[in-house]
Amino acid sequence: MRGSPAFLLPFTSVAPTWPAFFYGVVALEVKNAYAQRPGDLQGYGKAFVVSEDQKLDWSDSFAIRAQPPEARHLSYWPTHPHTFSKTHIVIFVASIRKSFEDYSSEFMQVTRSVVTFVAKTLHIDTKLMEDKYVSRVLKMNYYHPCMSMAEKLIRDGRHGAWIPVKPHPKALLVNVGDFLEIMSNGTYKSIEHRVKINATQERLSISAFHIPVFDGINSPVTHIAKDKVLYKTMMI
Ligand SMILES: O=C(O)CCC(=O)C(=O)O
Ligand SMILES: [Fe+2]
Repeated sequence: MRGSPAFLLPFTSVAPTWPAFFYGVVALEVKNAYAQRPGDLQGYGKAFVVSEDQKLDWSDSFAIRAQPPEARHLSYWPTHPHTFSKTHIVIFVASIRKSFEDYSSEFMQVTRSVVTFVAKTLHIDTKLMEDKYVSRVLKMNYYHPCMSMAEKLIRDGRHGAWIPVKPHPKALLVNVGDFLEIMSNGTYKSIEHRVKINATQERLSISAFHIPVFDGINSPVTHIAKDKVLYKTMMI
């Protein structure tokens, strides 16, 4: 999505607080107080670590469930100023929790625009998607520099090759996930993606996952799939 400053505005609320969390200003013991707990993807740490032999993501990450508000686990939300190193407290002029809240609620507007747009292209009632897609996970990623190239890559489904995506300073990148692929009966394809890191500069990114409410059902919307239903109905 390109162009509108309104889409870029939310980033300003987290930009002053989040980079500092990763830059070594915050002591590891403090970050570990927000470490992921078994069975949860929220918190500080690496998700999907199932074996000591697997390759780990290069990034340092921190994830929280931010929407709907009643789904928040505030024990994962860093507080200010108590938990940060006293010598660097000046950096955290804004409360980190507040920055999260502001970012997340402003981002809901962006999400609504995206969902409305997608619903229109599928000729389905916007409500149908709004009601399903109500949960939001925010994930901050910090990639240390490394002797490599900086790029975002997506996999070309037809040829299996990785294609570099040049970031546009006035654009948000929207990746399609599996749930939308199923719901749209394959009209939207879930995109495999990965990131290459920079040789000399760290990379910071914020992913906003817009996901269906848990304990729900996801299935191809009937009128889209009238010729052939390509996906099974699944519980989330
Ligand atoms: O750093 C990026 O641009 C990608 C992040 C991402 O894909 C993720 O957090 O799942
Ligand atoms: Fe991703």
